[in-house]
Amino acid sequence: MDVNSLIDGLNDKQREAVAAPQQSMLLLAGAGSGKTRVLVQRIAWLIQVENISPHSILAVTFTNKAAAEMRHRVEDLLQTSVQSMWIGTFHGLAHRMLRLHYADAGLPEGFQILDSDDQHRLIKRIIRALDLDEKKWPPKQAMWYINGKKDEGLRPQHIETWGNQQEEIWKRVYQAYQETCDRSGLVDFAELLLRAHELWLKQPHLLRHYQERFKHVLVDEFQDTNSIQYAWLRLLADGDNFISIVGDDDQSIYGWRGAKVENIQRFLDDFPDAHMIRLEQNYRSSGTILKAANAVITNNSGRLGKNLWTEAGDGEPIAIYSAFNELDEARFIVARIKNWFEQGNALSDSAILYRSNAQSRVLEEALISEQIPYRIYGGLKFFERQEIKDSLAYLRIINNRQDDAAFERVINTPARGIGEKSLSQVRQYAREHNQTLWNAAEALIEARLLTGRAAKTVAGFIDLINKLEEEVDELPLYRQADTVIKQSGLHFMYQSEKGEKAQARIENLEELVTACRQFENTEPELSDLSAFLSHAALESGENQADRNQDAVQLMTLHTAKGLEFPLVFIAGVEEGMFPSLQTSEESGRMEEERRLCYVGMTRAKQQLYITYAETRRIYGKDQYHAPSRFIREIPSEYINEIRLNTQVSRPISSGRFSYAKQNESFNETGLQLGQRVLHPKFGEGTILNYEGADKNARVQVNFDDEGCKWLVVAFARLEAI
Ligand SMILES: Nc1ncnc2c1ncn2[C@@H]1O[C@H](COP(=O)(O)OP(=O)(O)OP(=O)(O)O)[C@@H](O)[C@H]1O
Ligand SMILES: [Mg+2]
Repeated sequence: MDVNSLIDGLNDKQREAVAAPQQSMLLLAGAGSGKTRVLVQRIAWLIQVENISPHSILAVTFTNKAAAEMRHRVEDLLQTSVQSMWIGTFHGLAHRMLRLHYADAGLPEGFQILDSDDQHRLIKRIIRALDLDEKKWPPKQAMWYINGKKDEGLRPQHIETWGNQQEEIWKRVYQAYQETCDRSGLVDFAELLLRAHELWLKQPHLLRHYQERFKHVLVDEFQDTNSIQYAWLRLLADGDNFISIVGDDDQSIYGWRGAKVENIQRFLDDFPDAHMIRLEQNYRSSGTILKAANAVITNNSGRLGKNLWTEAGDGEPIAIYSAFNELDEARFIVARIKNWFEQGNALSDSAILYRSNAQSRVLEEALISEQIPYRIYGGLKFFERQEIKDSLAYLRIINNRQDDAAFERVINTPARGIGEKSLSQVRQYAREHNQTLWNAAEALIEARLLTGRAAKTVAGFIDLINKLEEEVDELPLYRQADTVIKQSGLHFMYQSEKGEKAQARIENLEELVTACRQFENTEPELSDLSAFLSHAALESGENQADRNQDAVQLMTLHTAKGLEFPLVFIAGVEEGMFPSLQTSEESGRMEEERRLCYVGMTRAKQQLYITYAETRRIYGKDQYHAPSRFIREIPSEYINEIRLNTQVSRPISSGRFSYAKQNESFNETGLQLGQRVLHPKFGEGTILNYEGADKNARVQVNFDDEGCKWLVVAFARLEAI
């Protein structure tokens, strides 16, 4: 193979990074400058030119999907399989380490991953068991506390509460929760990282082994690593090996989850020999999109600073659409996508991004009503659906009786008449005897402490699980799933619910069997079932079932990190939505929101639409929002404001706070843009915009107290003042 093919087409800086001698590196560069591409080609270069075995390379990506893609790209470049290369997310890699060295890590062989939903249930139970008032000590907050401490590398015994009572209580919850997890062989997401780190601290020979094995450690999206991830990397790279990181401080968007952009600086201090390379040419976006995104991000302070440029032409201006409400917004977006598709483009080249997951529902409905296929990335998807989680819980308890979370989930699903009283008896016994729920239930029956109906129903459940295990033992994975879904009664239960939702649930259950059938176990040390259960917990919906269909991509702005699409919509760009309501200037959160906006804008290659709704129904109430400040931060020369129902399509200078032509008057209404008016109900305001003509003319007024509204002139009784 010609090695030049690994550096052909790269610019000088990129080539310098790909073809560098073996060394540690820091690639600090803006969006779309080819960081990920360089990382991929660097791996290929190391293997091809430096003769590094794929076995000696460890690469960290942000999602499982990105990991799969990276592996494929390296294989494409080298035309050979690199199966022995370790590549995955921090969580995925930590999980793998723990499976290989479970005993050294102090875990049982069949330990199970607790996803955030299960974790929440378990914590709730613990809080009750500690006799704490859930309203005062919300499980969500406890979860936040525990995960936060774990991300910092702290066990309960490391936490100094300084007599702070609140902290004392949280610490107690953490302690009790951890004991339960340890007893049941349960590992939550944060625990994966913490344990993997402790494993190396406690077992220096293992650390040495991996330092010697992994000659090169490469990390993408480094700006979003948290403390424990960084500590883990630092240990690993503390040998006779090299570490290369790529990142962009402007795209650090997980501060709220404990990510530390300061890790870039720490890296520079800890690895003073690392060679720093900056990339400044953007290959992704049109000139306009790039300039607009740069203009927005310059409003942040304390940036490491960079100057991104592109050879691409200016392209289309950024289209901004002001919708009446969220339905209008969704209809508008879908109409544009339809148009795009009819012009011969692929649906999958378009993406709709939003700040919060809940926004997807209206968009989904609009897409469905136009029969446009779509796919949702990340967040709650297939494996998080109730019926799927129920089925997985059965599989889990069959696999590992000590799994308390699974026990809780299925003991009375479908309802088998086990009352809350018997259940609390089981829980109490477990607590008092320091046992798992399963063992407690067995013990209670044996000691005849459960009587009558309670004894019968609990024993029935225990029998069912034992029988199921026997029955599925020799079956292929998909038949295991099928058998369990049917014989547990789940299938029947969901079938007897009426309506579309039940139908969808049944389809999901069927799809689970399909998923098992398609599942490829790549972890030879695990049984198919264990591997599948871990896969389900780790994936949480990253891969959708209908992967091959051409479909519009829907996802949160966070999920869009690292991706690119020719056509991008960012929806709901309103104050209170994005930046979100909880954002305040002081905490630095506003800057993080702005980085998120930067991430969103820089996903677009050719065309970017930004939409906002003047009213939005939230929890059943109409709320009025002003356009986001981020819209105002885009210089007017890059914007085209879209107005429907009129021939007028003209620039606005910067969002709601100014207007194009001062003296334009709307036909016969006598009103003018920029004019001050009085409304009998809303008070005084300024006219910002208009559309339509004569009887149908509508004006947008920014009322001093009531915010922006669209009004039909003929009915509004506006008075010029
Ligand atoms: N030298 C080049 N010539 C042509 N295209 C390039 C070059 N370098 C990168 N690209 C293309 O530019 C796009 C952006 O590259 P890439 O995704 O690697 O950027 P990135 O820096 O990782 O972006 P992000 O910060 O969003 O993760 C990709 O489509 C990539 O193939
Ligand atoms: Mg990238």
